[in-house]
Amino acid sequence: MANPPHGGLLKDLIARDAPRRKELYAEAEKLPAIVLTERQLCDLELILSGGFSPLEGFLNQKDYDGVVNELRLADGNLFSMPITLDLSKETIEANGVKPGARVALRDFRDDRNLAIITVDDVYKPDKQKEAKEVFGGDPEHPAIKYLVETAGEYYVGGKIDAIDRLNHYDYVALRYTPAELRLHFDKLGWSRVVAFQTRNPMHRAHRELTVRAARARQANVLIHPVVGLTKPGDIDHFTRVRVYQALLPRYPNGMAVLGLLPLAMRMGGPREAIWHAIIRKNHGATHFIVGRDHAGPGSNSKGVDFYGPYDAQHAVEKYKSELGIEVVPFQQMTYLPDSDEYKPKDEVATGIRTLDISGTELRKRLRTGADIPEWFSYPEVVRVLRESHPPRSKQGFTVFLTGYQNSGKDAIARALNVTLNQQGGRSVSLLLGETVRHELSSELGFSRVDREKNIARIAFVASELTKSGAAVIAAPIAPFADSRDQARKLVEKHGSFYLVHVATPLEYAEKTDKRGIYAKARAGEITGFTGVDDPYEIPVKADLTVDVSTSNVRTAVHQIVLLLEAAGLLEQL
Ligand SMILES: Nc1ncnc2c1ncn2[C@@H]1O[C@H](COP(=O)(O)OS(=O)(=O)O)[C@@H](OP(=O)(O)O)[C@H]1O
Repeated sequence: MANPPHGGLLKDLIARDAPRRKELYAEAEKLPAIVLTERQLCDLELILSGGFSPLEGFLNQKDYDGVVNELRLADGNLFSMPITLDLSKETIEANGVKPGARVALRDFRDDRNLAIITVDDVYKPDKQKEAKEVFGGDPEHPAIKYLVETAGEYYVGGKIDAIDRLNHYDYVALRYTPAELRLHFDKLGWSRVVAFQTRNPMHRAHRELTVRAARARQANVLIHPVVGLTKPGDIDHFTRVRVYQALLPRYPNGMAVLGLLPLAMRMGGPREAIWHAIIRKNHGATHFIVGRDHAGPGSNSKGVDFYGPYDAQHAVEKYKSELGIEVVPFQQMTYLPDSDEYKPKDEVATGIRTLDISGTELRKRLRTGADIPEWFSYPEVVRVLRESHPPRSKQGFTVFLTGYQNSGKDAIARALNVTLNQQGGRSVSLLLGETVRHELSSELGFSRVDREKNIARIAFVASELTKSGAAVIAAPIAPFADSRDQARKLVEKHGSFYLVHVATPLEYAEKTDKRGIYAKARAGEITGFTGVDDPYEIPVKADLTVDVSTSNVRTAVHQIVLLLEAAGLLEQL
C-alpha cells in the first residue's frame, strides 16, 4: 500500500464532489467569477487533486498565520507554504467577495469555471513578515519580488467545491493525480517508492543517484518533475519531459515511473523542501530525495546565496518525525573516469581523478555544438537537448538596419539577403520598409504613433521568425530609439539582434535620390518626412555603423557578415 496522505485523508476534491458536479456547474454559471492567474491556477489544480492535502481550499487568516509563524495549520498539521488566493481591492469589490459569498474560480486559458470558493475571510497579509518568515527576507528573492510586485494586497480564504479538473493538451497521460499515482503503484505492487523532484534535465548522475537511493531502501523510483512554474530561465518543460522520457528506459526492469507535477514552485529552499515532501507523500511516495540547495534560487545580485547549501536538508530533518515520508539526503555524484563509474563526492578518496560538467558548461556546449561525452549523458538525452538548443550556426537572428530614406539601407539589405541565401543553411526573410508598409502596415501613416506601431509589427514578425531559426533582415527608417530598443528586447528573447546604423549623411541621401522623394518633401508635397521636417534619433549603441557615402554596399555587407561570423552564427558544421 502507498504511504498515507498528509493529515490522514487524501483530499481529492474532484472525486469528493463528482456527484454534485452538474449542480455546481450550473451554480457557478450564475456566480461572479475570479479569473485565476497562472500561479493561482497551479495552486488550485493541486488543491483540487489532493496534492496539497490536508488543504481543502485557500488558507484563511488563522491557517495563514499558523503557516507563516510556525509552519502549522490551525489544526496542528505541519504545512510550510502559505497557499493563498491573492486579489486586488478592485477585484474583491467588483465581485462582492466577502465572508459567506460563493465565487466561481475560472481558468484564464479557456474561461471554464473549475471550482467555487465559499469565502471564509478577506484579510490583508503582512507581506514583509511573510517575506521574512517564509522566504528569508531578501528583497531580490523571486518569491518576495512576486509577493511585493505582483500579488494582490488582500488574501481570500475559503474551502472549495470542485467542478472539474483542468484541461491539459500536453503529456496528458503522464499527468497523474495523487489518487491515480497511488492506484498505479498499487497495480505495480510497489510499496516503497523514492520520489525525485526536479526542474532540470536529467543526466547519468541523476539516474545513478536515484537508483542508489532506491537500492539502499529496496524501493522503486518516481521521477516527479515540476511542469507548472519553475525558475525563469529554466529549460522549458516540453524539452525536459522529452528528456525524462528518453532516460526512462535506462532504468533497469521498469523500476522507475515518470509522473508530471503541475506545481508552481516558489524557490523557497527549506520551506519548499518540506512542502515538496508533503506533496510527494500525498502522491503515495514513501521516500523523498532532498538535495544540496534544494529548490534554492541561487544567489542575489551581490553574489550572496539566498540559502545555505544544507538549509533544506536541515529543515526536513527537523520535522522528520511528523513528515511521514522518509527524506533521503541527496548525495552529489561525480564521475570517476579511471573506473568508469559514478560515486558520491564525499566517498571519493583523495587523489582519485573525477570529472564533472556544470550546468553553465553544458549550456555552452549546447550553444557551440561542442561534444557532450557519454559518461555525462546518454546520446538519446543529448539528442533531445540539441533539438531544442541548436548550435549558434542553426539559431535565428535579426539584422535591423536603420537610417534615412535612400541612405543605402535597402541596397545593403537586398545584398545581404542574397549573400545569406548563397551561404544556405537558414531561411532568410527580408523585411524592407516598403514591403512592410504595403503588406502589414498599409493603413498606417507617418505620425510618431504610427511609426511606432509599424516598428512594433516588424519586431513581432522578426522575433517570431528568429525563434524558428530564420535569418531576418529588416530595413525600416525606424527613426525613434525607443522603438528600436523595444525591437531588440523582443527579438533577443529568441536569438541575436544586430542594430546596424546606416549613417549615410542626409545631404548625400538627398543628393543621390533618383526618385525625387526628398524634392517632394522639400516642396511640402510630403509632410513629416524624416530628415526634412521630422526627426531621426541617431542610435547611440549600434552594433555596427556603416556609411555608403564614404564606403560602399559590398563593404557594408562584408562588415555585417564578419559580425555574424564572429558570433558563430555563420559557421558551417
Ligand atoms: N512622412 C514620411 N516620412 C518618412 N517616410 C515616408 C513618409 N511618407 C512616405 N514615406 C515613405 O515610406 C517609406 C519609409 O517607411 P518606413 O516604414 O521605413 O518608416 S518608419 O520606419 O515607419 O518610420 C519610404 O519609402 P521607400 O522610399 O519606398 O522605402 C518613404 O519614402
